[in-house]
Amino acid sequence: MDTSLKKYIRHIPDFPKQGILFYDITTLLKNKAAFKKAIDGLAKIAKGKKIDYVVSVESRGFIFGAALAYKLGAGFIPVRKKGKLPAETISADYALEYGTDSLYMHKDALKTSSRVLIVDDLLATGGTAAAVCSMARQLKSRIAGIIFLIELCGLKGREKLKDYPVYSLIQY
Ligand SMILES: O=P(O)(O)OC[C@H]1O[C@H](OP(=O)(O)OP(=O)(O)O)[C@H](O)[C@@H]1O
Ligand SMILES: Nc1ncnc2[nH]cnc12
Repeated sequence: MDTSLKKYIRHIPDFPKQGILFYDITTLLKNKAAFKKAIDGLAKIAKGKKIDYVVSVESRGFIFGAALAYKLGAGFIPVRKKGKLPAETISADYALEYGTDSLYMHKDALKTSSRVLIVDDLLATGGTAAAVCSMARQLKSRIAGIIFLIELCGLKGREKLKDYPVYSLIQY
């Protein structure tokens, strides 16, 4: 765990709903040394995994996923919310810490047997990442790992993702 990055993450009580403690990464992103350290830390975890594609979820996931794909020399696949992807899609419904929604991926996004790394900013209940895994599996890719900047351990999201290697840089 990289405890030195914790001081850049701001905690906002009761956002977006009463009773949720929100872990705000904007305070980390605006600090050039902290942002670099975060991306370098994630890249170190991913090193040697022979990743063909990084798959990330709109919108905070894109920030880390795109930077990591660039560093790994991998392709980047966006997972988006309803009505955003222009070609034929597959979808998965999911619940997260503060709501429910659906996620979409292009049907031709991943090649069969390609090695995929799923990247997101934060693991809470694991609902979002589990939905991405189910789509990646539908497209017959191989999930080499799931990487998060932040893991909220008390919400046990890891248990929903127990079939895959799960990594996080910062734990609460
Ligand atoms: O583990 P879970 O309980 O599923 O929660 C984690 C997800 O929640 C947040 O996304 P959010 O849906 O708030 O969207 P955003 O990135 O657009 O802010 C976060 O970026 C993760 O994707
Ligand atoms: N507590 C939380 N803080 C920030 N993002 C989240 N996504 C799901 N739960 C969250």
